[in-house]
Amino acid sequence: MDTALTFAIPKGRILDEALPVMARAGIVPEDAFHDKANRSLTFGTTRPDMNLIRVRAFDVATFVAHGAAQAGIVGSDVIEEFDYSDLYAPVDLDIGHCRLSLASPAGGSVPVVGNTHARVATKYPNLTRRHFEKLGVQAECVKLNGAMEIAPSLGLAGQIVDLVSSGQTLKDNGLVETDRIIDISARLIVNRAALKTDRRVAELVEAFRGAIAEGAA
Ligand SMILES: Nc1ncnc2c1ncn2[C@@H]1O[C@H](COP(=O)(O)OP(=O)(O)OP(=O)(O)O)[C@@H](O)[C@H]1O
Ligand SMILES: O=P(O)(O)OC[C@H]1O[C@H](OP(=O)(O)OP(=O)(O)O)[C@H](O)[C@@H]1O
Repeated sequence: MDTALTFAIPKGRILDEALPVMARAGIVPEDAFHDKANRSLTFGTTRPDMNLIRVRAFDVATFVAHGAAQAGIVGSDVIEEFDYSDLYAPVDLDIGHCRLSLASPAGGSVPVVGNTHARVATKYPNLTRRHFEKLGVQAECVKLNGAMEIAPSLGLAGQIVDLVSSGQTLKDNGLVETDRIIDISARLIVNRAALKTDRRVAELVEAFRGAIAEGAA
């Protein structure tokens, strides 16, 4: 029998939306996966040849890019931030919709066009620098892993780049969206080498394509 495939999924908010899509693609976690008291990070599935690992969103891309997992689900924000050449994202799962935006304090002075430098708090330094480069501005990024929204009021940075969905978090923290950088949704990702060498990975891609078509029908 072939060695087991490892499928990586993020612990965070995409998970609830991802499980029905995965089920339509034939991946159903074992019962222990839903037991909150279970501290295991690896779970079996109803497929004897597939295990799930539940890791942080950014780490899903790292596991798959290095071939430690052959496939997974992650937001396109993470894919674009890392830009790993070994990752292929063949299926848009039409879940986890949000956007990456620039925001600054409401009522504050709008960053002046012609400025050559900006200090920005973000979890996405690469996407932030790329965005500002297009505007001819050098971005100095302060890397945070969450709660970016409090950085401007504490003087850590003048602006933030963060995920926005309803806009409520920005509003509740006195910020306004000043630019929309990218639209985001969750994707199926696969390791390119595994796709070439293991037919089960190609079959998985087709199963997810079918699951999306079925969900849209
Ligand atoms: N407000 C949102 N609405 C919709 N999708 C979102 C939203 N925030 C994040 N996402 C998507 O969910 C993914 C995981 O986000 P989530 O906030 O669960 O991770 P996190 O808990 O911040 O990350 P980590 O796992 O590193 O702690 C993001 O990469 C993005 O694609
Ligand atoms: O526009 P909204 O609907 O308010 O959503 C935006 C918020 O959602 C995400 O955070 P999350 O709730 O995942 O918490 P986190 O700070 O732990 O990432 C994101 O980082 C924003 O803070």
